[in-house]
Amino acid sequence: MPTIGIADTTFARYNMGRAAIDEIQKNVSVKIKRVTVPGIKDLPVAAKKLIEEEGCDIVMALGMPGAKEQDKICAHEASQGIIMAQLMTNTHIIEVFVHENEGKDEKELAFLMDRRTREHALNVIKLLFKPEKLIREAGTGQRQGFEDAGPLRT
Ligand SMILES: Cc1nc2c(=O)[nH]c(=O)nc-2n(C[C@H](O)[C@H](O)[C@H](O)CO)c1C
Repeated sequence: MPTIGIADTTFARYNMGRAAIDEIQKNVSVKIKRVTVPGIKDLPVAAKKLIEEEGCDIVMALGMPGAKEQDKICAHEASQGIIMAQLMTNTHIIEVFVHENEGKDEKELAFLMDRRTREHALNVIKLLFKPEKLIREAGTGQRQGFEDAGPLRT
């Protein structure tokens, strides 16, 4: 049975790990290993350890960059770390970041954090079990959270 790793943060203002696990368990039977770290810059090594030490086949790295300028720099650094961890382990780490200022208010932010997490959880399931479904969605302008952009009208 495959193992999905879930890494999330205490900095985030919504329990993204819980939403991811709920969505995964609604759809497939897998083993889940979860770790929670303080912030997004701690996600790369957390994900790498889930892969190398806990045997995870794929990991979701869930986090919320804050609204300040230093948070955006922090998010860029965290993303670079996550990409490096993917290359070092040859394993997908699906980064799910929701920037605090993407929602117009707290209600919309909570909605977005829940929905983006769940939609990426479904992507993780497709990557693991049904990669041909992603091929069918190629070029369709999928977005996780708000509405899909859709394909270009030509
Ligand atoms: C400036 C900053 N911004 C964020 C953020 O926007 N989102 C987040 O999850 N964490 C942030 N952190 C904390 C770092 O990611 C990290 O947890 C600490 O530097 C400890 O390693 C920091 C330090």
